[in-house]
Amino acid sequence: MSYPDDGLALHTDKYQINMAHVYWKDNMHKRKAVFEVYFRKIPFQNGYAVFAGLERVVRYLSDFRFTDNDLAYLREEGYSEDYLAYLAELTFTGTVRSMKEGELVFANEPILRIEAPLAEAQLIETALLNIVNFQTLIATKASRIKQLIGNEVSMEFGTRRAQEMDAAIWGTRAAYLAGFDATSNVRAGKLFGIPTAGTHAHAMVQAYRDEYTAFSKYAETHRNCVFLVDTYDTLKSGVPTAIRVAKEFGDRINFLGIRLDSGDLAYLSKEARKMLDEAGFTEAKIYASNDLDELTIMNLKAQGARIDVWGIGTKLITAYDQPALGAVYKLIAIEDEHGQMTDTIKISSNPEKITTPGRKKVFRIINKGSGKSEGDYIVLEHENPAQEERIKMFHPVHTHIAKFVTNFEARELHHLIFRDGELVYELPTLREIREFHADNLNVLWEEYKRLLNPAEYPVDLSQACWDNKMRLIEEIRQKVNERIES
Ligand SMILES: Nc1ncnc2c1ncn2[C@@H]1O[C@H](COP(=O)(O)OP(=O)(O)OP(=O)(O)O)[C@@H](O)[C@H]1O
Ligand SMILES: O=P(O)(O)OC[C@H]1O[C@H](OP(=O)(O)OP(=O)(O)O)[C@H](O)[C@@H]1O
Ligand SMILES: O=C(O)c1cccnc1
Repeated sequence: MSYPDDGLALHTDKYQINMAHVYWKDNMHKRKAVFEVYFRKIPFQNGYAVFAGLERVVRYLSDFRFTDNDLAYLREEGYSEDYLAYLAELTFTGTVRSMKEGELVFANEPILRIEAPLAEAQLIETALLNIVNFQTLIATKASRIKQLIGNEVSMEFGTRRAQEMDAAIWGTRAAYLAGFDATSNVRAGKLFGIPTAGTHAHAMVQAYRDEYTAFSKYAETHRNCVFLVDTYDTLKSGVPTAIRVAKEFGDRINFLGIRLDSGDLAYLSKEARKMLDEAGFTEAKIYASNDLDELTIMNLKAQGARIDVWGIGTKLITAYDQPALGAVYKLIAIEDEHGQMTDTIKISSNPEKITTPGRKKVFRIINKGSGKSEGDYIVLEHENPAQEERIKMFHPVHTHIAKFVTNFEARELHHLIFRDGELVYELPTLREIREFHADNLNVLWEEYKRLLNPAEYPVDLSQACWDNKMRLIEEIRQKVNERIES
């Protein structure tokens, strides 16, 4: 590599740098632009998604600048000296509102809102989406799996199969904030304070050639012991040997249990449970791993598997059944040549892809009687449903589906993160985020949390927001028609 990788500003698509170049040349670059991040479909056919990524977004925006090496590289790519001189001075000077990490988020609602000089807002799009798309995807997958696991222990084991190192690290953080209990990744433990845990691999048994020696040597070195019992024959050799070593070492070790990693995990766990209980190790836990995901876990539970600790790797960290979340970054308002903000819209032949113009806020409407959410309510910036007695919530496509809500608490989901480039938000600890996520799940009715065919959670527009959208669609239609006629 000819240039050191000493900054993240170039972690963007080339077209962003080219568009910023156009804006700068045309003296448009400082016009205030408002972009929103949202996705159109909840992943895994889940009933909700879990927002993650804000901490890294904050770090990225705080450090945003083009290094000398970045500029030297861009010079080599043919960008002009005067444009490079402009880029050299750039830092992020915008205002950001965002949901908190761990927040439950639904399709088509703004997760983050960026108001910044047009060129800056454009340059940061790619990195923001890269961060939010991946971390939100993994947090959602983890929360979904955790719904099934309940109070049993879940461990994130995916590093070896993750899409490279960054994904392993930020993915395990996402899994932890969404309810996982521990990770096998030691660096994630150091960086984020996630509890680390682990057993041992088949290699250790193979290295000593027999299970008895391997387990004994492990027990001589480590007080906390979980023995992997499936290297040769789980029930004939692995489990009896684990019991023998546990008995021999007695109080000198803390025999936590055994791990199953192949074969019929339902049958083997039931048999192993009997053997451990008969030997007096009723407190010993049965760990299981091997390509687990929510489907296999649900099946294993239905078969009465006696598994206490679930080790989940590949299918979680790679979001195996849906490897991408389609969050987008859309321009919703821009300053015109007279300094006035004008709402913008993108019209598509696919109605779901028509953007909702204008600066918006999102409220969770919580019924004070039940403590449960009635849905989310998207309003224009100037509106405040918290001051209203009664609101009308209607489906944004099938508008006849409507309800009036009274006796509610309107909880605003956006928080101010940066004001004019200054970080004004105190990042919560990871544990606080995890608790916040668990509390959020409590306000959701069970119908939205079930794994299979969850009910569709209402995400509605206020009347003013809806009217504004319709007005803009009409305006654009008229303009297009006038152009066709002329
Ligand atoms: N009782 C069960 N019901 C449903 N799925 C199970 C059950 N037991 C295991 N599985 C899952 O079936 C898949 C394949 O298991 P299998 O027994 O083929 O392991 P394996 O891949 O042969 O083991 P190895 O790791 O030695 O290759 C895994 O995803 C595992 O989690
Ligand atoms: O199955 P996962 O959900 O990804 O969980 C992590 C897997 O990693 C280890 O396997 P290893 O890399 O040794 O491969 P193998 O057990 O499949 O042979 C471990 O024994 C688990 O099976
Ligand atoms: O500690 C374990 O058992 C472990 C860690 C990573 C992957 N598979 C298993």
